[in-house]
Amino acid sequence: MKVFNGLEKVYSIPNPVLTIGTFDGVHLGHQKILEKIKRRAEEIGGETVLFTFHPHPRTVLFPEHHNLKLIQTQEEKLDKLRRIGVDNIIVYPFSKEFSRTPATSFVRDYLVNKIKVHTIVIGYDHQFGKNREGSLEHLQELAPMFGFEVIEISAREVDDVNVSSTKIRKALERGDIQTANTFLGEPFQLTGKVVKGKGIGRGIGYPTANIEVADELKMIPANGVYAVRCQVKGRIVSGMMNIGVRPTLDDSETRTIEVNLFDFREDIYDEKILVEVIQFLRSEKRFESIDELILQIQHDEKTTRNILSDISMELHSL
Ligand SMILES: Cc1cc2nc3c(=O)[nH]c(=O)nc-3n(C[C@H](O)[C@H](O)[C@H](O)COP(=O)(O)O)c2cc1C
Ligand SMILES: Nc1ncnc2c1ncn2[C@@H]1O[C@H](COP(=O)(O)OP(=O)(O)O)[C@@H](O)[C@H]1O
Repeated sequence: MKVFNGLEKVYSIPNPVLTIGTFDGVHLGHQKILEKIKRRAEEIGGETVLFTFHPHPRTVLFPEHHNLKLIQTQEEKLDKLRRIGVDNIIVYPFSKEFSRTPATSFVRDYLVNKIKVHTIVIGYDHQFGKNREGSLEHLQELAPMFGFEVIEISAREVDDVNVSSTKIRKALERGDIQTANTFLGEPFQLTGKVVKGKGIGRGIGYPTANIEVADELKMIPANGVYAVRCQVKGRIVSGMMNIGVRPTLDDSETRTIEVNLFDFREDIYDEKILVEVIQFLRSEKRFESIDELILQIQHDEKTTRNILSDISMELHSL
């Protein structure tokens, strides 16, 4: 997969079959569009192209109150697109100035003159360009003039999958990992760096790698305990994750993400860790004593081991 930042280095993509969008989550609906561009590219001996924007348009247009949380960081998105097998990704730097580009100029200057697009695949209700004046109908009008094809993704096709990034975000907010994972077509992921915590974990027999997620836009699921699978130091390790404020230990409001890895005993401070969230176990609780917390964590471990041994490993992306 080739990733282009901007358009300067884009040249001679053979018969580009292109779609446009943010594609947060690269969920089943997005995957359907990607399959469609893949099929068309195969038919005409062309290559697939996803034209996407970074930073997310809403953070640029409404920097103060975008209120946006994203299912994926840019890196996670590119990884998933690579796994799915898109040929070319154009990551266009979104700016206020760019947002004022009229739809017709965008199509003529970017898609036609620069990319030499062969086919544009677009949802029946997709809008783009200044004042969102670009639409399916608009593209269909421009097509004969500029010599490209337009393929519509119908309302029925969209309704059939009945998936949206908003639905996935809402599911994650209530800890409904099952729904999120079903819509994503694979487990929700978190990536970060292992940082120092308070050093209490080791003392209670459950060391926990504290994960610092650098991207402040990344959506973190609801507080609670989850069965997870992690990739760390090139290995895949099962474990359990706690997200929350650890009310048994202190009264701070700081939210932490920590993972206890099973059958693992290594120093992994500063290592990069990827977490696949498999299942929600329970909400975070305040216990009367550390001993009660330990009993509960022992129980969580049993439950998690059972869950993970039942799950077919091929289903996952790692
Ligand atoms: C599987 C698991 C479940 C946890 N559940 C809770 C909980 O319900 N309530 C709580 O206060 N802390 C909970 N914790 C957090 C522990 O208090 C925390 O892991 C421990 O204090 C280690 O902190 P440290 O990494 O800063 O040393 C849980 C931790 C794990 C690994
Ligand atoms: N099984 C394990 N799961 C998680 N971390 C482990 C494990 N074994 C060793 N470690 C190491 O121990 C650290 C966590 O120990 P802990 O006592 O909880 O300290 P801290 O509060 O600094 O996170 C991890 O960051 C990692 O480097």
